[in-house]
Parts: sequence; structure tokens; C-alpha cells
Amino acid sequence: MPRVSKKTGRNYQLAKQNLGQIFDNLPDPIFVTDRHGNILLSNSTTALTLDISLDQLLKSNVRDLVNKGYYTKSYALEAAEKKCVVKGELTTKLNIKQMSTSTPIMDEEGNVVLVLTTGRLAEALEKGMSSEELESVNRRKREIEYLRSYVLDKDSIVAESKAMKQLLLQAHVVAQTDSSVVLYGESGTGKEILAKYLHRHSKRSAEAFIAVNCATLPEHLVESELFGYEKGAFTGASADGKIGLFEAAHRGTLFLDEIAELPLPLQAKLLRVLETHEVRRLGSHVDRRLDFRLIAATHKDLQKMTQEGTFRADLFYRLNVIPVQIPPLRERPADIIALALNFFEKFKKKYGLEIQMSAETLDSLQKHNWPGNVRELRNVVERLVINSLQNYSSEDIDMEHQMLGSITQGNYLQAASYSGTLKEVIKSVEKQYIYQVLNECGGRMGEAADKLGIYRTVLYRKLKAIEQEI
Ligand SMILES: Nc1ncnc2c1ncn2[C@@H]1O[C@H](COP(=O)(O)OP(=O)(O)OP(=O)(O)O)[C@@H](O)[C@H]1O
Repeated sequence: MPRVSKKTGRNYQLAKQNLGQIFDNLPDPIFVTDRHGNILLSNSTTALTLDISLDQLLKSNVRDLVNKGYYTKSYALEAAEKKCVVKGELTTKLNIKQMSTSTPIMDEEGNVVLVLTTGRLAEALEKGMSSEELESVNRRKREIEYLRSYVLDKDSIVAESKAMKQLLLQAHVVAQTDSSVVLYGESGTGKEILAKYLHRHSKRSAEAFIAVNCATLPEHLVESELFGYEKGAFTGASADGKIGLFEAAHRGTLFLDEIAELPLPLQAKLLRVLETHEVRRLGSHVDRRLDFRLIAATHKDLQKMTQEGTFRADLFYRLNVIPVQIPPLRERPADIIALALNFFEKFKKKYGLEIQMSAETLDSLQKHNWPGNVRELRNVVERLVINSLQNYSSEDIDMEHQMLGSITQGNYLQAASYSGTLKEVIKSVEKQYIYQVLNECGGRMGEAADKLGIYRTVLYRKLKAIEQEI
């Protein structure tokens, strides 16, 4: 027997503990069963080729999977029975062909204890397929590769609903192009996170992602912020001059949030930049050549605005090359629990808590209609975690019902319990009141700002500041 050093032993233990993660990093399907075909370990790729969740897969038996049509056949059982390596082709429910190899692992007495099965998606391509079949397999492979990267990407977008999964697939394809994109969706649906995703998955990912909120740029500074200026271009300008946001986005991605709020004269200037790929800083005579990808976002109907004359039609057609509509959270209920649990994990870590969410809590979250969309959900979950911190110290906390009653009624103020300095309490009340009003206004920013008696731009700033606290 080879001697194992202490260090190697520790590393072996580490590798064993992290086997699930190691599996998940493999691009091809892989799973381990016991000799009866019960799946003990697998990876996301395998689950994706079958169109089921990894959790579901880990509760399955290969014989059942074959009976239910997820696989045309199983080599794992054959390998367990014959006690030798068995190879062959099979097709999954998603019509993905793969070469499968099942290897039995035996104990000292020659009994099969485990079977390791690996699938090779690539080998199927060598099997003389028609060009249509090949294209379909290739498409599937790209989708799986992308979905895998999304599953493995910790900061990725949560997408459990069919609508969001499809949208992410579309986004993955769109990311590879350089065309302008307009992201449409209510406030808090995830337009910015999707814009970042498009950038991260594009060939420009190593360059800057510059986000500009057209609604919060002070009107008198919009032009100088976007175009930059030369030394002493105007009173109050910095002596050294300044590069504009267009220039800052050179080679990268420029994200223009709330594009509908861009004043008409600036719309004309933006159009010129997009058509000529050149910007001229204020006070300069030199045009600078730029190359950036533009992603715009809005919760408004730009096409309607062109008919009303508040948005330039030529700019609209220039921007709207790829329109992407993000559905409100209430229309994709399958995402609610996944998002809630995802945020719950993050906040638990942030506040160093070991707690669990009760089924009742999840049920209440599921029933709410989320006018403030994902942003509202995230804030509610944070409050749940903070409340548990204040009210309990035990390990397994059942989230209190009163709190959830207040969520479903939209009455946020009663739910609060305060502590800290006056400044902290005021901030906390402000945050909760803003959410209450947003809730009452069905997430409509303008209406909420009116009700709060503040400018829309101020409301945006406050919401962004709340987000950055996390
Ligand atoms: N699918 C998602 N998965 C994980 N987090 C999400 C998802 N969608 C939105 N979020 C989170 O919700 C919050 C709001 O999202 P985001 O800022 O992208 O929305 P938005 O549509 O751009 O809002 P606004 O129009 O008000 O600027 C952010 O913290 C974002 O990270």
C-alpha cells in the first residue's frame, strides 16, 4: 500500500468533501450510482441534458429515468450486472445524443459498490449526422454550456421560471453580438443586472462597463458628464478638463439606464455619437473616435413616446435593434422562492446567522404580488433576516407571522422594530416608508415620488443608495 502523507491525506479529505463541486466543474455529464442505480452524485450538466433540476436528479434512479423517457437506455445497470465497463450511445429527453461509459467500482470481494457513468457530448458529433442534426446538437451544446456557466456563476442571475431561462438563453446569444439592445421592464425587474450579464458574457468583458442613469444626471451637467470637456470649457469646469462617460466606455459597454428621461436635445447628440462613433468634448474642436456597445433600459414604452413626440423616432430605431422584455416578478412566480432563498443565503452570511426560513414564510412570499419586483423581494428578505437578529438568538428560527402578515398587506411600518442612533432609525424608517409608498403605487416611480413629495431623481438616488448598503 502506498504511504499517504498527512498533507496528502488532508487534501484527499478536502477533495472528497468537495466532490460535488468538482463534478460541477466538468463540462460533460457525469454521475455515480449505487449498484441498484440510485444516483448518489452528479453534476448540473447531467441535469440540464435531462431538463430536470439537480436536486430532482439526485433523488432519482436510472431505471426510473429510462422508464419515464429521460434516457433511451442506461449502461450503468448493465455495468453493475456484468461487472465490466460498458459503453454505448444514448439519447436524452432533450434529444441530446451522447456516448456514455459506465465503469463499475468494486470492493475487495469483487462486489459492485458504485458505478461511475460519464457522457461525452462531443463524440456524438463524430457519428455521421445530418447537418440539421449537427446544428441541433451544436445548439443544445451551446445552451448547455451557457446554462452550466450560469449555474456555476455565483453572482449570476437567478432564473427558475421558464420565461427567465428563455430570456437568459436569448441574452447569451445577444451578448455575442455588438448590436444595440434596449431592456424593457418595470422598475426592479433586473434590467441593470441583465445589462451587466450581457457585458460579462461579451467579447468586451475585459473592458469597462459604464452605467449612466439618465434620470439622475443633473440637467445642467448631463452634456458635460456624457461628452467630457476641455480645460476651462465653462465656468466651474475643472482646470484639467474631464473625459466624458462615452469616452470612459471606449472598447467596453455603455449602459444608459432610464433612456426615456434623456432630454430631446441630448437625444439628437446621442444619435450623432451612435452614427459617427465620434465624440467631441465640450470646448474642443477635435472629434475622438470611439467604440462601445450600447445597452439602454427603460420602464417606458419608447415606441409610444416616439408617437407622442417625446422620444426621437430615429434614435429609437437606432437603439431598438434588439429589444428585450423582462417580465415583472408577479408573472414569473417560479422565480420568487429561488430568489428569496438566494437573497436569504446572502443576508445570512452578511449578518453571520444560522437560520432557516419556514414553509409559511415562503408561502407568504409566494403569495405577494411584488409591485416593486425583485428589488422589493430582496429588501423584504433582508428585513426578515434583520428582524430575526433582533428578536431571536436560537439556531432555527421560524420567521414570525406578524411580519409576513404585514408583507402581504403592504404595511411595512408596523413591522419595524428600531434600534441604533437617531440617524440610523431615521434612515430605516425612510427606507420602509419609501417601500410602502412604492408598493401602494404599484411600483410606479413617478407616482411614488409625487406622493413622497420628492423629485423622481431623488427617489432613484435614494433607492440606489439603499441597494448599495447591502
Ligand atoms: N434575476 C435576478 N437574480 C438575482 N438578483 C436580481 C435578479 N433580478 C434583479 N435582481 C436584483 O434586484 C435588484 C434590482 O435589480 P436591477 O437594479 O437590475 O433592476 P432595474 O430593473 O435595473 O431597476 P430600475 O429600473 O429601478 O433601475 C438588484 O439588487 C439586482 O441585483
